[in-house]
Amino acid sequence: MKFQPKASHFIDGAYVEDTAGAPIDVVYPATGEVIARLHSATPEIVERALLSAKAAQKAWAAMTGTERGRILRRAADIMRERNHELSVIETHDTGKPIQETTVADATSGADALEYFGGLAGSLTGEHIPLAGGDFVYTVREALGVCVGIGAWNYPTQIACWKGAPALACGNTMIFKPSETTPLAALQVAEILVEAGAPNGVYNVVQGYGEVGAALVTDPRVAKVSLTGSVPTGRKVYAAAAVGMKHVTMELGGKSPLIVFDDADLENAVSGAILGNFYASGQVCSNGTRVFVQKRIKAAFLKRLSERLSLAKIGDPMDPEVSFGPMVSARQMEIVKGYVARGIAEGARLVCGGGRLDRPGFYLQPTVFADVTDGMTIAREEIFGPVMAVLDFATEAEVMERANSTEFGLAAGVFTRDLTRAHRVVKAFEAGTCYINTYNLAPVEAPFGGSKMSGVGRENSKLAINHYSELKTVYVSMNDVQAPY
Ligand SMILES: NC(=O)c1ccc[n+]([C@@H]2O[C@H](COP(=O)([O-])OP(=O)(O)OC[C@H]3O[C@@H](n4cnc5c(N)ncnc54)[C@H](O)[C@@H]3O)[C@@H](O)[C@H]2O)c1
Ligand SMILES: C[N+](C)(C)CCCC=O
Repeated sequence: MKFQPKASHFIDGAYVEDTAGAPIDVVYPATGEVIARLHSATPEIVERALLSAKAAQKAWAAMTGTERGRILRRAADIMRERNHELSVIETHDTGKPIQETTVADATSGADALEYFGGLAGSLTGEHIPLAGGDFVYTVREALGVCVGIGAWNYPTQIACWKGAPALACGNTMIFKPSETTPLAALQVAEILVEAGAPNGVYNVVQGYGEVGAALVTDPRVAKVSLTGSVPTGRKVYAAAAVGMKHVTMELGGKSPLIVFDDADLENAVSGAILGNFYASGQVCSNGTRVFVQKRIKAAFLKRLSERLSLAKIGDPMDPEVSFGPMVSARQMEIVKGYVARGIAEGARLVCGGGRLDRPGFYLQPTVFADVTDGMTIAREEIFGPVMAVLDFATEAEVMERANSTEFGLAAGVFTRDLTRAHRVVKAFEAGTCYINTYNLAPVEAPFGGSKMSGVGRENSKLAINHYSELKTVYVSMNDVQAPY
């Protein structure tokens, strides 16, 4: 098979196989063809990964941050050199167009490795002076073995966004990719070893939910970082709480994107396209509830339809193609179900709505207008190329409606009135906000959600706090005063 890796798992610096594990077929979403067959980790494989990660951790943490950082930065360089090869794998794993994967996946992973590699040498505690010459100093320490669990929409990026800060702080990692897209993380593990990471520092085990659950509940694991849906997040967070483990939860969303009538229309349409149709709409932070002020609604919908007609849908390996298939037949069926609900509940289908008559899991970019807040397509995360356009009249009204959701991942506003933009952003109940753009996630900026969309942040200096803890050391410079 065309993309068959050497083996399913990567443990202790080498590929490892155990065909006793349940099969995982990797399907190329553009054709439905099986391109690799892997196996879910057996309990023996999980145990090997845990033993290896545990054994490697102390020595890895004992290296200087500068030494660890050098390895991460070398890995970043290798990823950039191999960007094309890695992008081809990402496209076959996910179905995302090569035009997208070339600029958004291995490159984003390399950014994380480079950024956290750069920070690794400067991780410190602090000195706190106290009365009488006493003082406290704090020591920043690694947590131990960290588990990363990935979703299927950004397999390379997620493997690096979790691995890079974990390793920079002196932790080791066991990463379990989504069973839908298991290929990319193996490349990340190989590259880290090539860059000089000692065996056992970054391991990959494949598997379904139960493999993730076995890792989360193991007492040797100090931290769990999940990217996935809210229902999975609830389970993983609860299981981690039993062992009082650290967690990062990057979960789903139903984010609002508000377009005021003074907005630059062309930019607002571009933002709405980026926030709904990139990766065929399979992006956690997508602004899928697009609130458009009534006066410009007709113009917005007209221009949006014109622009969507320019999308080039087709073979994701064609560099001209800008819109590819959904990741799986299952996800396509889920999204088709939402389209049918939208129609049944009275939303107006402006464009799209159908499956393309070709092999693979292709749905048209779909826009609904006249959507109201109670409709299913305005309340639930669809995770596909379906935009819901809702009308609004006033700022006060739209803010109330925008925040009226259990989710709080992202939110955006388009307006030329910057005073209003900052007022709106202050009122948003969301972790990641945008003014006059959408869905950018540079490594220097914290990324993550509020409310049901998550706990903690990825990227930026803040991620260091989520992968390390401080030891407090009180130093007395005086005699000890005891009462008797
Ligand atoms: N906030 C973010 O950064 C972000 C990024 C990408 C995707 N997502 C979200 O991910 C979802 C789509 O991805 P998905 O369908 O792969 O999500 P999912 O929740 O079905 O699965 C996510 C991962 O969790 C594993 N898993 C399932 N049950 C588990 C359990 N009991 N214990 C441990 N692990 C378990 C799966 O095998 C998979 O690797 C969407 O809701 C999307 O919004 C969020
Ligand atoms: C970089 N993006 C496009 C904001 C995606 C982050 C991960 C969400 O699915």
